Order: sequence, then structure tokens, then C-alpha cells
Amino acid sequence: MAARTLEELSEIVASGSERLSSGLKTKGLISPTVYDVENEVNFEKIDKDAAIELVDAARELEALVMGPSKWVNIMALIYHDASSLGTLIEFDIPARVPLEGTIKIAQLAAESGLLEDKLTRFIRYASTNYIFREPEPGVVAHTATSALLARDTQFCTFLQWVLVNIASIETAIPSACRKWPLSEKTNECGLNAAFGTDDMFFPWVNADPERLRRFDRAMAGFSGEGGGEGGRHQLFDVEAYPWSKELGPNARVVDVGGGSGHVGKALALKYPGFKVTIQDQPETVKAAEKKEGLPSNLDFQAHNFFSEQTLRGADAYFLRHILHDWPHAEAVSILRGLVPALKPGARVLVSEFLMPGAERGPSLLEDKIIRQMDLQMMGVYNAKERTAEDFAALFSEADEKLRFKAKYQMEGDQKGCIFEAIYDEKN
Ligand SMILES: C[S@@+](CC[C@H](N)C(=O)[O-])C[C@H]1O[C@@H](n2cnc3c(N)ncnc32)[C@H](O)[C@@H]1O
Repeated sequence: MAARTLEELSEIVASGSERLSSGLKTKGLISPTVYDVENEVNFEKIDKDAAIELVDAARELEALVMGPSKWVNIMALIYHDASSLGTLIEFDIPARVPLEGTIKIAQLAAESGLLEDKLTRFIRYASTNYIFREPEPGVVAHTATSALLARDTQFCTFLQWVLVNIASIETAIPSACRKWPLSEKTNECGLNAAFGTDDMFFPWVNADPERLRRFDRAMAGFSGEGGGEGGRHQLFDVEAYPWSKELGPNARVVDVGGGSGHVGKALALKYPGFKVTIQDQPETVKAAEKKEGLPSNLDFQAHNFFSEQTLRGADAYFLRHILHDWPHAEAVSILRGLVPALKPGARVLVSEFLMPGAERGPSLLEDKIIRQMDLQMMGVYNAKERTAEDFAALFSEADEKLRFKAKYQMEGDQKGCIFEAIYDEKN
């Protein structure tokens, strides 16, 4: 897409705002501000094209008007967006601020145990991103974003993991690339540069029970076990694929690397005729099995996905957010481990984000969001998000009878994707 002038961009912002504003009026909604705690307006639901176009134009306008020097200076210190928010979440500040009214920073400091001076500075910094506001000196109130954090504790567990445990890994990417410029090994990446460990991510997580607990909670929080912001990710996996139509009402499904079982559980509940087995590392399985309220058609099994699949003859092997944790050779070997267990017609279902190729989509911001996820994988595992062609190649390299068949996406969410491969379809 060609870059646009000041006049062209402001025209797009004005006409996009006009479209959204009339959409609000049509629906009888009051036009909100970023400070409105009860703001439930979702501009993308009012007019998705207008909202996306407007945000893209506003960002480009910002870059243009700021000029290269200010633009890059602000970008270079962006890690303080992460560090201030991470500290506020680590000390549970969003939930400590009342949704209605205000609270003194001194009281928040006393209740959270964080030095008042630092807390004040974090809140004031966060408020430059419209997170909290200070209606009078030393007093805090929520904004729309801080109120979301207060309400959605599940989503906060995911943010906490990313901001507190992962951020330093990602900022160590330049050092890792300097140290291992040509490496694609899983233990020569940001994690190893940041923490000076020779382990790859999973043994590093497992070595510390508190870290493992946070990681498992974060995965469940990201997928919205309790609904909320992350809920749509879980909804995606259960809704995007026509499970019973493709597999029949009594399907046997293995959730390979299924973690604490949050998606497998949703699947087992939605399809009571299914039998779902969650496989994961022994430490994860041990913690997950203790959970209450598990449906009777769900069970757990410790299994290393680099070894041969022991649960043979299932209708589908589901791998959600697994392959993006591994470089090419390991991803092929995980798929190859399934092959001896596959009956003709068995499905291998891979749920991942869909990476665009070199081509630019219509929105630079949407492109940025998926590329953030891709670099996240680089920092933590030396791994990546993949294109549809990449997945087709992984399947066929694992076994020539394992053929990429289709991809399933949900309207309104073009990032999430279930890639379906079928084994030995013709026999
Ligand atoms: C990113 S999480 C995804 C979890 C779950 N599928 C989800 O979507 O939330 C990756 C999972 O792979 C598991 N894992 C890592 N190495 C494994 C291995 N060698 N064998 C089995 N599971 C493994 C981890 O314990 C973790 O639960």
C-alpha cells in the first residue's frame, strides 16, 4: 500500500469517524471516551472496515506528524509500556482500584506492599497510555482499559506471564542474534541470552514450580477458561472446526500437548459422545488431573510428543499452539511421532495463527499483531508462526500420506486457523 499525505490521511480519519459516529447513533449508543469505565462499545462490531481503516490511518498520521526522530525515540523506549504495566499487574493494582469512585495511591501502596513513590510513577506512566487516571494528585480512578484489567482476571494472568516472565526474553533477542547469528537451535535464543541457561524453554519452565504454575495459568488465561477477553480463543477452537460432522458423534480425540486441558475440556463438554485424552508432560498432567469438575469423557495421559504416539487409532490428533513453539526439524519430528498411530482417514488438526507471506494485508496494524506473535516465538524458542504453505510442507515432510486438506477460520478472526491434514485418504 502506498504511503499517504497529511491531507489524504486526515480525510480517511474524518470519513471513518463519521461512519462510526453514525453507526453509534443508529444503534442508540452514547459515544464513549477512553476514560469511560462502562464503555462497552466495540467499534469493530459497528463497522469493522471503517474502524480498521481509521486506526491504520491514525497511526500513519502519528508517524508522519511526529517525524522520524520523535517516532523512533518513543518506539525505542516502548519497553516501559511493558515494564510499568507488568509491575502494576504483578502487584494486582487493577483489581485493588474500585470500579466506581477513586482510591488514594498511598492506600494502594500500603495494601499492595509496593513503595508509594514507585507506584505513583508507574501509575502516572501507565496513564500516558490511558491506563488509570489521576483525577486529583495522589488519587487514582479507572479508565476503560484499566477497568478491563480489573474485571478480567483470567486475561491478567496471561498478561502477567508475558510482561513479567517473558518480556526480558524478548528484549534479549538482539544479544541472542549477536551471539548465535545463524542458529535455529531451541536453546540459542532470547531465553538463553536473558537467563544464561543452556536449557530450552520447557525444561526451564519445569525446573521451577512457581514458573510452571504461572505458565499453565497463563495458557488457560489466554484461552479464556473462564470466558472474558481470552474466551474467544477457546471458542475459536471448539467452534471453528465442524468436529462432529467430520469425525462423527462418538469420536476419539487426542489433544497432544493439551496443557492443563482447558480446550479439551470445552470440547468434551460440547460433545458428550466424544472421548478426549489430553496428553502432556508428566508435571503438567499431574497438576491438571487434580482439577475439579472434569467431565467423565475426558482423561489425561503423560506422553512425550517426540516419541511414538501410544494412543493408536484415534479419529483426530489435535495440536493446539504446539508447532509454533518448535523450529522446522522438531515440528516435523512431532508430526512424524503421530504417524504409526494414524489409521486411514485419521485427522491431524493443527490450531495456530495464520502467518501472512511477504504480501501486505490491508491493515498494517493487523499485520503487526501477527508478526509480534511470530517474534515472540523467535525469542522464546527460536521458533515461528507459519504460513499455510509452511504447514502443508510440514505435513508432507512428516509423511507423504499425510496430506493438507483444508483450513478453517472464523469470520471476524482471520488470524486463528485450524489446519486439517488427513492420513491415507484414498485407502
Ligand atoms: C504453548 S503450550 C500449549 C498448550 C495447549 N495446547 C493450549 O493450546 O493451551 C505447549 C504445551 O506443550 C507441552 N509440551 C512441551 N514439550 C512437550 C513434550 N515433549 N511432550 C508433550 N508435551 C509437551 C507443554 O507442557 C505445554 O502444555
